[in-house]
Amino acid sequence: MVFGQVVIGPPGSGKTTYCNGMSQFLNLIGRKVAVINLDPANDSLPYECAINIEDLIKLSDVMNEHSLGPNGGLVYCMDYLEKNIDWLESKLKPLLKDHYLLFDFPGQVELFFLHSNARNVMNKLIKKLDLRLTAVHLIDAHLCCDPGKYISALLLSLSTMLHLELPHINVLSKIDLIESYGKLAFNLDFYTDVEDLSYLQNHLDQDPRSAKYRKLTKELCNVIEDFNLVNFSTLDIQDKGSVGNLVKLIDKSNGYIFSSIDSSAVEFSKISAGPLDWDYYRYPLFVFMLIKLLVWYSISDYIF
Ligand SMILES: Nc1nc2c(ncn2[C@@H]2O[C@H](COP(=O)(O)OP(=O)(O)OP(=O)(O)O)[C@@H](O)[C@H]2O)c(=O)[nH]1
Repeated sequence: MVFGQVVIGPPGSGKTTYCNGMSQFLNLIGRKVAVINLDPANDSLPYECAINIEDLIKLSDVMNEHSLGPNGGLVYCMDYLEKNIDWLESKLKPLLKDHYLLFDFPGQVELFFLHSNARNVMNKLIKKLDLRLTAVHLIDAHLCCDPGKYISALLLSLSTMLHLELPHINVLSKIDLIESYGKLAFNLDFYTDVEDLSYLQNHLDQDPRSAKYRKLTKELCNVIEDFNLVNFSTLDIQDKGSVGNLVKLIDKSNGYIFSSIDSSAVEFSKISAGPLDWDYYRYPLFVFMLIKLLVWYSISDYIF
């Protein structure tokens, strides 16, 4: 069984930075990671990618040949990828033995709640190659600063979850920057837990510009609450603790945590009901501290 993540989210939400940071973290805890770039508009990649869609199709070529803009071009590229899924399959096969997979997707959100190409690509790979994938949906945390934008983010997250039908984790990315956008109207928990949106409506009602849309906003909030599916984790990609917590959640959602245990029902239930908090990065951290100590002792011989 092969495990991995499908990394999606609006433009600039931090997908490429996430793939880079996440692959480094996973390497640190002993996993062999392959990053697969499926964004044909990703010019400069900060990570070393195992497979690059640019080897199959280039966005600039598509735009020139078919007189398409960047959005139409990307839909074309996804369509082309679906038709040439054998190419991706053959590139993935050598990695399946021992790699954890990170798929870096384009930021055009309509690919994930409207068009079916990207979903079909993932579904075909899941079925043919027996993959266990979790969708990690990044949403820039600054959207919490504006009630209207936050409701849009909730709707986007909900429609993406319903469209992709994968184990799914929504993440408020760049959480380290949230205070720089001003004071939030409510505690951060309010935005992550998505429990009672009526407070948000009251807050919106104070804005004369949104009075016209009061009824629409209320109905949209009702839809989100009725489904009761959306909540958020938070992430600061530069903070190991934050990345570690997210890894635990993802491992629980796609079943990675079960992969190394014997198939005893008792063991399965113990882990699935247990807390998320288990020793992921303590071991590498311990080795790191030990190395630091040894280096310090060898240097101190010279100094003193
Ligand atoms: N402070 C902070 N900045 C971040 C974080 N994650 C990403 N960024 C920054 O956000 C910007 C956009 O990140 P990208 O990784 O290019 O975003 P993307 O979603 O891949 O963008 P597109 O490829 O355009 O869809 C970059 O300047 C990153 O350095 C984070 O956790 N904290």
